[in-house]
Amino acid sequence: MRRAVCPGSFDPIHNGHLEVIARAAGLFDEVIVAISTNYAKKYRFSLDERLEMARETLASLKGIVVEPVGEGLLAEYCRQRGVSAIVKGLRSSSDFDYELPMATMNRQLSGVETVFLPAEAHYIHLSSTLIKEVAGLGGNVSEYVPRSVLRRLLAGEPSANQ
Ligand SMILES: O=C(O)c1ccc2[nH]nc(Br)c2c1
Repeated sequence: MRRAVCPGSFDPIHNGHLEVIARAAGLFDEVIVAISTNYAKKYRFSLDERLEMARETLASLKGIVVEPVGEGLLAEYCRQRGVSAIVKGLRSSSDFDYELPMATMNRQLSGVETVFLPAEAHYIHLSSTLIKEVAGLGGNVSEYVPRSVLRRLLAGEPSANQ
């Protein structure tokens, strides 16, 4: 069983994430979408909402599980869950510059490899932050997020932070 993890805060998950996750599911037997919460950060959506949105949008894909991941080391989480690779989407060279040191550290800490997948060109500009900003100003983000996410973005009210 070759297991991979796609880590992130997914606040919210968007079509760029989904595209990378779907490709990862084609490369590994199982993909864990590991949703993180850093208690020093403020999130638009609660952890439960982020888990729910990811589970709803990924329900039709085989071999994908969505679960929360604690604040500890990702390398330790990978060791405990028998994960052999971390899968990350890359949108730019700055993504690569940011990810490379962590990939090297994770391999040195627990032998876990990091697989970089170039993001689909159509989504290369996307980030959860930009989507929230545009939606908050009344912009149409319907082609960038699944319906279940759009519904929650349009509901407007920020939810409890956790
Ligand atoms: O939404 C983000 O913040 C974010 C970050 C990093 C990312 N890499 N590849 C993708 Br698609 C991507 C999206």
